[in-house]
Amino acid sequence: MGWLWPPIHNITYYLAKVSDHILIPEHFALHLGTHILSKYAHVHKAFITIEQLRWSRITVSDEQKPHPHSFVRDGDDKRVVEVALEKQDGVKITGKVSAGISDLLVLKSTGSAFEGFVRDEYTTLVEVCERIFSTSVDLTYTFTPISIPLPTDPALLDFNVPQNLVFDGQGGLKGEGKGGVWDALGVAERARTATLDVFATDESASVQATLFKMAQRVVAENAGVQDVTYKLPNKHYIPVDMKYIGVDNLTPSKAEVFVPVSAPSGLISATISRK
Ligand SMILES: O=c1[nH]c(=O)c2[nH]c(=O)[nH]c2[nH]1
Repeated sequence: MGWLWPPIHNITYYLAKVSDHILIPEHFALHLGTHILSKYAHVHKAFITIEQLRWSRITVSDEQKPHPHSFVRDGDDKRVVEVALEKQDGVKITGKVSAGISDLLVLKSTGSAFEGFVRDEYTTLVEVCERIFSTSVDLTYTFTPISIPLPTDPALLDFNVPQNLVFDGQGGLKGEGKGGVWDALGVAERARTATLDVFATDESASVQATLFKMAQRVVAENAGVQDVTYKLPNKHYIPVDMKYIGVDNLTPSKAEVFVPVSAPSGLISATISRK
């Protein structure tokens, strides 16, 4: 005899219909988990993952404004949200929220080097003062945990964000609460912008050095973020050696034809935490 479990998908659809928080994945996940933990006495923990794909309004060329009902997938990167909720003494719930980006593919054609690394008898990598830098960004940031009261309404559907928040008119917050979990959209926007700004403008001494600058900026701009993890796989593009036919394609300033390399390459990863 199998275990009879309430249909989680139907609960999720219902909450998607009635929740005021559906447009903010972090808050929707907290609402859904709070409902499940308060409804089922025998359930103590809930883990929810949400992936949000890009759907941007199409700007029709003659109109120059976003179309009301037509959308385009303008990028393969996803917004990923993970929420873990735990019931505490049957009176409140602790919520741990992390969020970020996966599959954000970027490339810069110069402004990247990798020199001065430790060499030994196994080292074959050549030092370069100039190279292509490409990676698929995977970013996760973790918010300070929050405490959520159990709903008291008969349907156990109450879920309220704190009262004292001041919104900035674009889905983000200003003042107290800015950069925290209640400002999830503002944080997501700033984290993506910081990642792309630093990637584009840094004179990169190494993937590690650029990663550190990105993470420092996400921590500095978002007071409620405790730590930031980037995973940056190196996607190498190697200039083709054309010396055999008398063509210089290896001198950095002459390199124009590159091959993408599918051979194993480094996965550079680090977590940067607030002190
Ligand atoms: O910026 C880099 N960091 C590394 O750790 C590494 N390893 C490697 O082979 N190429 C690179 N590039």
